[in-house]
Amino acid sequence: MMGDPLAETHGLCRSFADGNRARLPVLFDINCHIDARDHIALVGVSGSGKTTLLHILGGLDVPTTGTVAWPALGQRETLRPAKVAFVFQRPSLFPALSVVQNVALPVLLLDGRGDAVAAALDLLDQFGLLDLAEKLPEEISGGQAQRVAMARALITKPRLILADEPTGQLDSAGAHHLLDIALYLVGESGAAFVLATHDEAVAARLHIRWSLDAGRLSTDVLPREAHQ
Ligand SMILES: Nc1ncnc2c1ncn2[C@@H]1O[C@H](COP(=O)(O)OP(=O)(O)OP(=O)(O)O)[C@@H](O)[C@H]1O
Repeated sequence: MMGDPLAETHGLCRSFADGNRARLPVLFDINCHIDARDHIALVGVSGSGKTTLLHILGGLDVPTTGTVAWPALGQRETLRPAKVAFVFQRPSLFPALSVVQNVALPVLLLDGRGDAVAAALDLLDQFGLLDLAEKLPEEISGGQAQRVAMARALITKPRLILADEPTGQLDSAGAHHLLDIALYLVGESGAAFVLATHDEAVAARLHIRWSLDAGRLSTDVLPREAHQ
C-alpha cells in the first residue's frame, strides 16, 4: 500500500503583485501529489509557472490561496536540506568554495559528519567530475556547474528532489548523461524526482508528465516500464 504522499496541494493558487496594486495570477487551482519513486517531468512554455510551482513544492514560497503540505515529511521549516533538495535554475554554487566543498556543504551544515568530503568525492566521481573537485565555480563551465549542483542536491539522500531545468546548459548527450546518473541514484534511494524542462527528449524519460499551460496543471501517468 502506498504511504502518505511526500507533497500534495489542494486548490493552490499563486499570484504576484504587479506593482500597480493589481495581482498577476500565475498558478490556478493546482491539485497534485508526489509519492515516493515518482519521476515527474514538469513541462510548459516559458512563463507558464514551472519555477513558481517548484518553489512552493520545495517550501521556498507559499501559496496565495489553497494549501501545500508534506504529509510524509513534516512541517515546511524542517524540509531542507535533509528531506527535500532543490536544484536551482540559475547558478547557485558558492563562489568562494571549491567544487567538492560545495557538494559536501549540505551534509556539513546538517551534522558536520566527518565523511562529508568522502561522500562528495564519491558523488563527483559518479557524475564524472572528480577532476574538477578542487576548482572554484568560476573555473568550470555552466554545464559542469549544473552537474555539480545536481550532485550537491543528492548528497543528503533526500526523499524528494526538485530540479529546475538542470539540463538547460547541457548538450543532448550531456543532458541524457546527467539524467542517467540522477535516475540511477534516485532509483537506488527510492526518492521522488521532479524535473522542470523544455526538452521533450528529457521529459519523455520520466513516467509522469505534468503540463502547465498558463498556470493550469494537467497530469499524465504512463507505464513506468516504457521509460528511462
Ligand atoms: N517574484 C515574482 N514577482 C512577480 N512576478 C513573478 C515572480 N516570480 C514569477 N513571476 C511571474 O510568474 C510567471 C511565471 O514565472 P515562472 O518563473 O514560474 O515560469 P517558468 O515556467 O518557470 O518560466 P521559464 O521556463 O522561463 O523558467 C511569469 O510571468 C513571471 O514573470
